Amino acid sequence: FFQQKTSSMFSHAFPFLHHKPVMDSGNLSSSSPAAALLPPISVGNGLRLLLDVQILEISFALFVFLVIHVIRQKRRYGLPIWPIVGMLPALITAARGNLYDWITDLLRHHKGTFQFRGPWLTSLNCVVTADPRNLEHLLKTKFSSYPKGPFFRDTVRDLLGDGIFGADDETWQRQRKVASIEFHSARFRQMTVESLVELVHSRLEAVLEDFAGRSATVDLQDVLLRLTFDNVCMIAFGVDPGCLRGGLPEIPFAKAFEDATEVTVIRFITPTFVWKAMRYLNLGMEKKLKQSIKAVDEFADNVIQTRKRELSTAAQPQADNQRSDLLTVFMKLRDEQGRPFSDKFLRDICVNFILAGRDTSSVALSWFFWLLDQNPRVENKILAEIGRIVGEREEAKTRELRFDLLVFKPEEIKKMEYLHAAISEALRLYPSVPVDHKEVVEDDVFPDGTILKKGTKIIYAIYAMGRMEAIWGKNCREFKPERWMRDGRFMSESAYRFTAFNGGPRLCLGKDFAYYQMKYVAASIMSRYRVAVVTGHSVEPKLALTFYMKNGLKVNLIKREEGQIRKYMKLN
Ligand code: HEM
Repeated sequence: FFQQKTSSMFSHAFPFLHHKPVMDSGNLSSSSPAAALLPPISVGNGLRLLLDVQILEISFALFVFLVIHVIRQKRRYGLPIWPIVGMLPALITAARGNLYDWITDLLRHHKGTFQFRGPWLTSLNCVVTADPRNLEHLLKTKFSSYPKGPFFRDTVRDLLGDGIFGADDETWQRQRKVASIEFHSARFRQMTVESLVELVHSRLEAVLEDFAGRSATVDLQDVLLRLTFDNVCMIAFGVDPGCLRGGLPEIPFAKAFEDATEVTVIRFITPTFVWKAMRYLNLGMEKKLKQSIKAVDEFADNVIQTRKRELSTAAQPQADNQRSDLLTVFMKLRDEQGRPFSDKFLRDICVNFILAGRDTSSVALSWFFWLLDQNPRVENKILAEIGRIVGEREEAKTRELRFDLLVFKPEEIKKMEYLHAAISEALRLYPSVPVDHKEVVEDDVFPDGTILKKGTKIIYAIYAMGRMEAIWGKNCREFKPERWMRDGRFMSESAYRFTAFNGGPRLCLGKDFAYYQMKYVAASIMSRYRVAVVTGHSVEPKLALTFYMKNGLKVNLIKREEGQIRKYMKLN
């Protein structure tokens, strides 16, 4: 049908291709006088010409068919679906701009859930959702039907081993239980408080003072990434790698960790058989991954062996008992058979916690400072809150309080509810983990009616959720910390609407610590400096699992005058 149809279309459009040749004793020729000037056409040539015309017609027919098919698919799915490559061309085009905004628009168009069709043989086929009902279903109600899954585990196993991030079932439960007890212990809280005081006042202050003193531009994101990397290593391994030392040195362990994470992320968009073949042949990115993991392992092994020696030395039992880093805690535990955990398992636990806590708070703080720069009203309100809280100190009443020397107390940080709201608001708009992933292990149906086959991959679009009018109302794109406040107190939101920290049994284990850390760092910087983003600095997200700013956050630090702070104190 198509061939007939296009054949007649063709003869109208290109009549010269359809002239009827006349047979003449072995030679094909036209009877027209003009044709007499043309060289005679042999039977072979004539047939070839006919064949060429047929091929052209078929190709054209196929092309028309393809275009109609793609237009129909676009109407049905919101995106063109091409043979073999599926929706990939649209995804690649979108990735050149802001991919997350593109996903948000698609989800809005599809009322919260759509199906992405990837190229053949890749792992890009998935259901993408931003519907809180579906989130509650997969993160809590039917938690066991939506594990991380074998695809995720297989992809991350070289770097993360059997650690909490990729683990499911008992392996996950065991680590979650022990770490959860530890994270809620008074000992752990004390360690986090002390480690932050040390990092902020002995390291961060000196680095910032150096840049401010020289009126030099600083990449605040880089500085914050160094701070949280050092901090999480103190918590996981009980050692400080020193990324935030003067001169901001490159630390081989930190670099190896970053490289290993970046290559692991690339695996997610590479066909599995391709990266596995490259790993087998030790080529390209897989070679780099192997080298980086080796460096991470060497560092971990060194720390583990040193700690083992420390623990076995009877001379310091008191000091060792007081250590509350995760490595020491897990080293003292025994498995079901009463045996100590293997060095490999200890390494996996620590590496996973470093991954979970290394960049999430620092990128959140970077977006927070960028938003503050554009919203001086919010900045003033936070300063007023800080002023009011430290103004309650005894010393504030009796003598001059030096804001440039302030060391906040844990109970003061807890009282900073508007700051808590402002950080939550920054995370709503710029969640540190913009999309997350699950796999369906048995056929199921989402509360919104989406049918899910076993093995389907689910992407929940946390960034898009923060921009859904259906969840946050018409002003969802505005930075408005007040939406979190009721009668002057911070009001939390359901984890299935505000999913920046995940939800259900796999809720972020470091959430309370992360808030404490972010509030402490933000209040310490804000009370000393005004953070002014360099005019014209382009802020855009980087395509990675964590929501980094692609070009960092270039700022100038302007020292606050003592009188300026007093003004804020008087406001209350
Ligand atoms: C702003 C800061 C943070 C944000 C937005 C955040 C967000 C998240 C998210 C979305 C997950 C779920 C990931 C997944 O399962 O795929 C998660 C899990 C986790 N987070 Fe955080 N996180 C933050 C800080 C931290 C910190 C500082 C630590 C530790 C020191 C930490 C430890 C963990 C752990 C251990 C898990 C795994 C929980 C499990 O699977 O049971 N997080 N976090």
